Amino acid sequence: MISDDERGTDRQRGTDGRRVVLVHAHPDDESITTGGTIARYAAEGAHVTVVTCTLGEEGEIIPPALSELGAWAGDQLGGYRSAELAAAGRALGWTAHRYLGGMGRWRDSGMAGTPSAEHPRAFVGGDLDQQAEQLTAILDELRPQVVVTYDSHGGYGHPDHIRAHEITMAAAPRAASVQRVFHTVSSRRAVTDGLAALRAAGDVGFRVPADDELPTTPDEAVTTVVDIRAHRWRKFAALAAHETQVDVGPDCFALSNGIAQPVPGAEHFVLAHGPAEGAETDLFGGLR
Ligand SMILES: CC(=O)N[C@H]1[C@@H](O[C@@H]2[C@H](O)[C@H](O)[C@@H](O)[C@H](O)[C@H]2O)O[C@H](CO)[C@@H](O)[C@@H]1O
Ligand SMILES: [Zn+2]
Repeated sequence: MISDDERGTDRQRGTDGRRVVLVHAHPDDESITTGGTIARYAAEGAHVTVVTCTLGEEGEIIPPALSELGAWAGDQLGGYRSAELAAAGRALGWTAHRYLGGMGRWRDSGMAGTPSAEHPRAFVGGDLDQQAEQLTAILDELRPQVVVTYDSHGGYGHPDHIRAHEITMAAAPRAASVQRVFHTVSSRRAVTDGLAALRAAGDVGFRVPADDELPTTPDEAVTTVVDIRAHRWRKFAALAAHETQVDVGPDCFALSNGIAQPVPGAEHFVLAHGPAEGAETDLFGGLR
């Protein structure tokens, strides 16, 4: 329920009473998976907050000139990526940003099986309940009706993504304002169609993968399709802001692995908690 008082307070703040919090693991995930949705709801007047759980300290680095920032060298990548994240926020127009536990509290754990998971501040090594309480405090402060995170596999299995899912699913029930929780997913049909278009376009500067190389969700499991076509340009600007992690190509992007990923005109979600009626094309649809 979005009460009149809440709407009134939000109107004073310049937003329309709708409030969403999106919980992501690393700087870049917010733009890659939900950049269009962030841009759309922010442009429409909703209060949009992104929570980022780590600074992405263990990331690879695409531009050779920046390689000495890496964890294996100067170990300055986290700070640099926080600036990339701020630039992405300006491109998408979100209302607010929070780092879980404060900036630098939790460190990027690295890909599964890497030693960086043993770092004393590694996100996956932290106390899950403490991290969930940190997120609950943010939710109690911001009072969103809607929360977004990854599915139980973290989208593609990254340990930090899985932990972000776990703490969000633990925190959301503790926050009285939350009516819906969604998982961001990649639509199998949208990815397949996007890859076919990239193959037809010829050389896009990256390797175009086979359909089954990218993690996707069967479309019969998708509950919510958010049209982001009018805001897709903002998503590309935000992706470009994450220059250490993302290369933007013609109608696509690639991470440091050089594998082309399409950018569909919609972003897709699975409703994990809350009323389904009205949620088909709008995260807030049907909520009073
Ligand atoms: C999108 C995402 O979650 N990126 C993570 C990921 O980065 C990938 C990782 O370095 C992998 O080895 C590369 O092949 C791939 O191209 C990268 O996107 O893991 C990083 C380390 O935890 C993390 O910093 C990055 O944000
Ligand atoms: Zn990530």
